[in-house]
Amino acid sequence: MSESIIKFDKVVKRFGSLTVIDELDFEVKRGEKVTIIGPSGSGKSTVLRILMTLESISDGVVWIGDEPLWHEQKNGSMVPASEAHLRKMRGQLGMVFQQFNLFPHMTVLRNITEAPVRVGKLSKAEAKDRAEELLQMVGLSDQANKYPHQLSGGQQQRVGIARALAMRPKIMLFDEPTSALDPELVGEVLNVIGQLAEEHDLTMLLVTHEMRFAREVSDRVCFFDRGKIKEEAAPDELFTNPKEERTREFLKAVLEEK
Ligand SMILES: Nc1ncnc2c1ncn2[C@@H]1O[C@H](COP(=O)(O)OP(=O)(O)OP(=O)(O)O)[C@@H](O)[C@H]1O
Repeated sequence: MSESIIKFDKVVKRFGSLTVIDELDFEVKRGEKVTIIGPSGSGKSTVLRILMTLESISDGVVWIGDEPLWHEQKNGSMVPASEAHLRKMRGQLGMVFQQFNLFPHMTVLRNITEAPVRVGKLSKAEAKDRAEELLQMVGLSDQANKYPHQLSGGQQQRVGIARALAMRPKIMLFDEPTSALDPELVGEVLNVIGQLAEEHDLTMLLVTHEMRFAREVSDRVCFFDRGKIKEEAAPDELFTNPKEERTREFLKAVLEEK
């Protein structure tokens, strides 16, 4: 078994008196593609936001490889991470959001080159070469000089994927990347993510409501309920033979919705 690249060790996240993540133990192996499914409010997005350092934790430890994410090890004990540590750790992850979040006043090309030039210290020429390669990969080579509002939602989301990949992350996080799209645009985005999963040894963690896609793309599916993993299994097993009553109810409800 290969080593884990993400590890949640008894992680708790509270918002006031509401416990959103409840002593969660969760591991992802290097190169693994893992999908998180579950009811609204079960904490799925929070897991991704904690990993992207957008949300802090209340208790427990999150590990990225052999380093703690929200802590630093000093003289043998764990202390809260400094901003510099968080920044360094965040560089290993890329995230694609539900609402694209592109910079509206920048062209597609500039959206993709901005972070590699400013944060990654690439030259403008190197960043442009990398952006052009990525635009080709997501099928948008001819849109480089457009602005986000001139693109369809599906195209914007493909730019979002290229932008996240431009920093060469080890781990890609996808937070319901198709849920803001019109149904006819969902396929083009899922195709790009599927291709990425197939052709690269990136570690991928996805939150999605697209059950068929989850089944196709993942090595493992985790069903979340109230801040914990209620059940996890290979997709064929989880979708055809769920063990837990709660998983069965959820799958029945979402599959009937379609
Ligand atoms: N910043 C916040 N302040 C207070 N409560 C929050 C905050 N962010 C999330 N929550 C609450 O935490 C719970 C889990 O939210 P989260 O977005 O992780 O759920 P989810 O499983 O991704 O749901 P969905 O499928 O609807 O996106 C919800 O009850 C939500 O209202």
